[in-house]
Amino acid sequence: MLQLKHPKTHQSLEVNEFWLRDHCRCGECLNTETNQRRYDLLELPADVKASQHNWQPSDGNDEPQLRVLWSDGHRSSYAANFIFDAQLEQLISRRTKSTSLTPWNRSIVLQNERHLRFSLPQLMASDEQVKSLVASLVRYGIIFIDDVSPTPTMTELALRRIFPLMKTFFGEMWTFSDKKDHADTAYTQLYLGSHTDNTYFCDAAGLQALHCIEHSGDAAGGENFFVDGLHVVHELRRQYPAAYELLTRVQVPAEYIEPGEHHRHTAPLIRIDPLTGELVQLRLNIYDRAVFDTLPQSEMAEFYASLRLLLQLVREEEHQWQLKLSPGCIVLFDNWRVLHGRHAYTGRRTMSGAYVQRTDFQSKARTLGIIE
Ligand SMILES: C[N+](C)(C)CCCC[C@H](N)C(=O)O
Ligand SMILES: O=C(O)CCC(=O)C(=O)O
Repeated sequence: MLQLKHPKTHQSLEVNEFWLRDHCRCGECLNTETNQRRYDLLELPADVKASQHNWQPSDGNDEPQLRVLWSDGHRSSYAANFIFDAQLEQLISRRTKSTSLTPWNRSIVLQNERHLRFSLPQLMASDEQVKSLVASLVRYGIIFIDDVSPTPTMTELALRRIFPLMKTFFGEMWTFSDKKDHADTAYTQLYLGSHTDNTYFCDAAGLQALHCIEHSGDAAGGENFFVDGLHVVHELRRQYPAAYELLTRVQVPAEYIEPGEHHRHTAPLIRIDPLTGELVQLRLNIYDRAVFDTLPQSEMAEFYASLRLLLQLVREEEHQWQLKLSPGCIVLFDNWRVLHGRHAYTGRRTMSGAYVQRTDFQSKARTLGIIE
């Protein structure tokens, strides 16, 4: 280990010498055009040591540089803040601060509704509006784009203004009604309780967009409702810590089966960031669950009791934000956080929408400086 003291802040730090060598920023070790390391890690001597090291005032900016002569003769130079910022404590601090999320129940989200509404003409004209939309999507997990002509084409144009679309066997853009194009309740007029989509994919869509482009004939029902899974998971952790812990651990299989498709994925319903303890993904769809065979029968009672507590919290009246999507308005929500559902309906109801990959959502937010 190498004992270091930041020459300006006087903060002390012990670093593993192999780690430090593995983070050499010189042109021989790092391809600065591709941000890729150039060397084979096994080529670094496992017992590499810093033969000499000292702090140098850096030419140009006022950030001091750590100069190291390694035992194999290699020379490295590191900006002080690069070393001190690339530590676990700083990562946890940045992660818990940077993505300041606003968990919501109905009254909180209604108080903030002005931050959730965007207009397509303004989005098309202003990159700042796009940045505000992405920032609200990160903070609240749901936004609306108004003034969109109720067609699949304009829905696609609106969405592609912000994100690339995720192609699945449902399509890249999809349009659905009560025509049974796929073996799923969404393609009926039936009620759908609060859920997240794609629990049967190893990588569930990060975002989901829905645009009700038509609801006519003897139209009734079909209202949507949304629940903030982040708030619900916080409530579960606060009120029922044992149930919360169980649901972050127990593996729950989900599957989707139709001719030519058989998707299955098994994971906990609640996925937590191991570094911050914060929610990464709520994976909750009671309909798409496969045969549940990942626990011994002796543990089933505790699992179902925990799942029921979670579902009861989801169903709490104050957590439900119910609204009728009208033609012209796209709802876009975080499918790893916000649960959505639909009341049964009559009449001709056509929905258009798309998924966005989680990594594309995060990449956009990161390039806009919204998340780390
Ligand atoms: C959105 N769209 C109608 C295309 C597909 C719906 C898939 C529904 C599936 N039960 C799930 O929850 O993933
Ligand atoms: O029809 C709707 O409004 C929503 C359908 C749904 O929940 C889904 O496709 O996942």
